[in-house]
Amino acid sequence: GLARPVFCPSGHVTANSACCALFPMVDKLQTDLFDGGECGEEAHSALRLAFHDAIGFSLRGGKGGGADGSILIFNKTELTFHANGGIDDITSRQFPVFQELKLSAGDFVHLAAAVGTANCPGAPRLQFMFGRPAPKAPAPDLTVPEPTDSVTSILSRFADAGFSPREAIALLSSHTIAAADVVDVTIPGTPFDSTVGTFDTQVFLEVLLKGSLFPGNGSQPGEVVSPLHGEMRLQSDFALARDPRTACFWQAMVDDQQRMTSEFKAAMAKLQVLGQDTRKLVDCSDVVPVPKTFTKQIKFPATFSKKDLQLTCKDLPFPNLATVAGPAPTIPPV
Ligand code: HEM
Ligand SMILES: [Ca+2]
Repeated sequence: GLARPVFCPSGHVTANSACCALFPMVDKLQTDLFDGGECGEEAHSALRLAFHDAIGFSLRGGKGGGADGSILIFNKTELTFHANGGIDDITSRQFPVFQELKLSAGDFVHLAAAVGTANCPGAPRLQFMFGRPAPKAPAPDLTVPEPTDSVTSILSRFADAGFSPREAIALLSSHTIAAADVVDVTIPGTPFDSTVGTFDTQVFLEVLLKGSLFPGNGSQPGEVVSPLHGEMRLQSDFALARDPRTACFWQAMVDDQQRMTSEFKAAMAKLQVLGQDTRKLVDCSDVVPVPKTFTKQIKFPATFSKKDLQLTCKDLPFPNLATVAGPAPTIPPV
């Protein structure tokens, strides 16, 4: 039958008494890792870390244990992989907090990602499954897609881990709260959209704009021209937004916060238990803070409009969006 709610000593309510221990840990993550609950660099990086950890997995086996925290425990190995450039910042920030909490590495990495993401207004409240065993071994190299990879290679890597092209685009909603430190090392903290602190659909719009400039030291591997000063555009995002296999999934997100958050939530729920026996995990999603909602209508950045779009999806009309007033913005680093 239906489980009755459990009242924890901390005063919180949850569906399962095993989850009670997590509420104080969530508080500790917020204080010690996320500057008291911010959607800042640590929150963004915690989400990226969860991806790089979990995608070390193949349906056919032999590519790592998936969402097991191996990236934290076997960081000496996994951080040498090219695709994990810049990840050392967040693993060294997380490690001391991890050592204080009595959680497995996998539970730690994936709880931190859920809590960090919840700090971003507009984000869905991600699922959290509790009880991952300790990781057994590092993931091998070449499981994490790179911005220099072709669409074919990216989609086949996602398919190998169990994700459809539509789910791959849903996961890329994460780039709405993302910035690059190492794509161009002369401009660390360069955001992928103009609202890096908000889990909105802005990134899906801005990646469809015609690019014209490099924000830093010219062209870097994996980087293509961006529409805005101070904004970074990945070659992979550019290509996925225009490729016939994914362009309509990409465009459908532009003006649909509800679609983006529900598809992202579903794909993340899959990602965060890759390689795990879910029958042995307890659903502790009710320890994840409830994110602030985002209800504003997104807009073209100032000076941009429909005429600046590069659209390849023939099946969908493009929504009518207003343009922010004023001169073209320069996006500040985070
Ligand atoms: C085609 C697949 C993907 C590619 C090629 C890719 C590539 C990148 C690159 C190059 C960066 C910047 C790293 C740096 O210079 O510091 C980045 C940042 C980021 N990525 Fe991805 N990514 C992909 C998919 C994902 C997915 C599926 C997620 C999460 C579910 C994710 C979450 C993030 C986040 C949150 C950041 C920002 C980290 C921060 O601001 O500290 N990415 N990604
Ligand atoms: Ca955003």
